[in-house]
Amino acid sequence: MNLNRKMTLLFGGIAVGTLVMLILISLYAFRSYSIASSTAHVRTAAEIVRVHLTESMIQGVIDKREQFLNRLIEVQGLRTARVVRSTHVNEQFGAGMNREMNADEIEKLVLADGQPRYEIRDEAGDSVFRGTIPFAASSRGTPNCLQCHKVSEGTVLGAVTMELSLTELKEKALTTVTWISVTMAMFAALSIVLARRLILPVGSTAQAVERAVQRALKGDFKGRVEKRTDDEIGQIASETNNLLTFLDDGLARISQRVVQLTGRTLRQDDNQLEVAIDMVNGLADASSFKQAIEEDETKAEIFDRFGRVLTEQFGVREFSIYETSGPKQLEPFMVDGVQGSPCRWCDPQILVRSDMCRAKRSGHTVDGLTQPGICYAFKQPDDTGETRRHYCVPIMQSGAVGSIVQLVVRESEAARFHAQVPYVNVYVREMAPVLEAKRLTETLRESSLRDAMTGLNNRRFLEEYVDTLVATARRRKIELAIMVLDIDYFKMVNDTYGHDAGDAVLKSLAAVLRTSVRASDMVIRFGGEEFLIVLQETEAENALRVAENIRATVADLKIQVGGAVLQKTISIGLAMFPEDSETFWQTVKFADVALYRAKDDGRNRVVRFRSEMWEGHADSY
Ligand SMILES: Nc1nc2c(ncn2[C@@H]2O[C@H](COP(=O)(O)OP(=O)(O)OP(=O)(O)O)[C@@H](O)[C@H]2O)c(=O)[nH]1
Repeated sequence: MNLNRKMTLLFGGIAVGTLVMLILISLYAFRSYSIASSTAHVRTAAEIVRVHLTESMIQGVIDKREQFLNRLIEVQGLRTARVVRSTHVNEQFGAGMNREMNADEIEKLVLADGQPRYEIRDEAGDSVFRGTIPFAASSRGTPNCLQCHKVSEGTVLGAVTMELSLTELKEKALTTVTWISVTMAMFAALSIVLARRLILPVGSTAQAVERAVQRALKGDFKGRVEKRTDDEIGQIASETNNLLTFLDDGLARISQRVVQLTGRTLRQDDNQLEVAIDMVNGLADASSFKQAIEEDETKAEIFDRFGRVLTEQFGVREFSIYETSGPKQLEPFMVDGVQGSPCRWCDPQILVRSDMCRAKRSGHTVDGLTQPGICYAFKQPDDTGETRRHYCVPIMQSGAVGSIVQLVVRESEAARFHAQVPYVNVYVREMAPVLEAKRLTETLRESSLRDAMTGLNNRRFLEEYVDTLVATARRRKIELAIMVLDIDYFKMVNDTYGHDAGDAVLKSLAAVLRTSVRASDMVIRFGGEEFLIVLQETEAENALRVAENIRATVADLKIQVGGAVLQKTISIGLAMFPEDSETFWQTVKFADVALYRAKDDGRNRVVRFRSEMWEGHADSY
């Protein structure tokens, strides 16, 4: 029920209640007044009758008393009047007129106890007031009762009964009450009309504010409240409008910014506020994600975290992350959340002909959600049941496509997921520079651990890797063979053919070393023209054979330098870990000692470390 209705009902209720009370009080007052005035009237008339009867007795004209009563009726406006006699009077003066002898019930009571009786009764539509007043014998005044009556003081001699019609009085009372009621009703109606006029702006402003708030709750702050008055109600309307304008402008500015950031387009029927909150939340989540991945160490950790976001936040469990691994190659880095899984959602041909991948070829997003069939390379496996749709986003790195994120959803969920796509894009956008930074860091780190000229790992790499190497060897209880080798008379090459020729010799030697050992073995440029080889899981005897093989291969190697062909030999020192020493670096030292022995013994040879080489000579190393 609105305010206007409530006010009308309240005022109406008060008015009707007041009116009813007024009528009741008026009627009661009129009744009391009627009874009081009629009683006084009857008492006065009774006293006149008593005086007249007393005087008539004294003057001996008591027989004329009937005429007197008739005249009294005319003069006093009485309806009836009659006198009844008590037995005392009858006994002294004999029976009176018939009418005076037949007392009714009320008159008998009055004659018996000397108390007056009054009553009001309805008689054929007429309201009649009846009073029966006793005449008690009194010695007061002259003449008085006891002059004729032989009775004692106070004896009831008779009673007079008179009736008055109250109809006229009643009609006047009703007319008066009616006028009062009509006046009151008009006054009340006027009050209600005025109150409604006063309340109307309050009610309609409240309704307008409610409507505007309802629209605001749906994210629409364009509702306005009409200002109807200049008082506090008008003030409420103005302030509400100011607030709505402020919120509308604020929301528009926020929406504009977040729309720019998310790339999400707003629809007319969207709840603008909820969408804005949604977008801000999405951006905040993406920002937290970015902070987290910045602290991740490797690209694998980043993609792993992104995979969890896809699953937990966007409900996408089927997806691929591809990486470019060559000019025309792609490599599936993660498929459906598992790293290293084979390609599942695309034709495997894209792995060797990456241009088949539309996202890789174009460098643009490929929206298979709204355009199914846009990419011929997308295919779903036979075991997946419901048809799938895809959405592929290329991640640009150093101006080219570095990775591709492929999201796969069921056809029935494509529309729902399409609304989420802007947020996925925000994540991808946040991830791209971090991936780029990680790639650069990894490249830098890679280069700091690698010798640029020969492409072999350097001494720093060995220093970083040695703990893992030793721990693995101890755990697997395997032996490591350590060879330190050096080109014989290398200085002569530089001196005779120049530094470039020396470099060429070093590169050729590095290539021979790399191909002479297993992939799991380590070839390191240890410094200058000195190299170090770690053979894993190799006993001393086999290691010696490998070393001898390397020595012989190098000795046979013909290196083309400018117009000349060079042939160089190498010397190799071999020591075994942990056979020769419990510490890795000590074993390296022992291999170095053996190398020196090989040089001393005439070069172009392999020397296995023996403990006596160290004893007594430790100081010279
Ligand atoms: N061209 C070139 N020369 C290098 C490089 N690193 C070290 N050298 C040279 O390698 C030579 C090493 O000479 P030495 O250590 O005296 O020994 P050697 O001439 O090989 O004789 P022995 O080792 O005793 O057989 C020095 O002349 C260094 O300048 C490099 O990267 N390129």
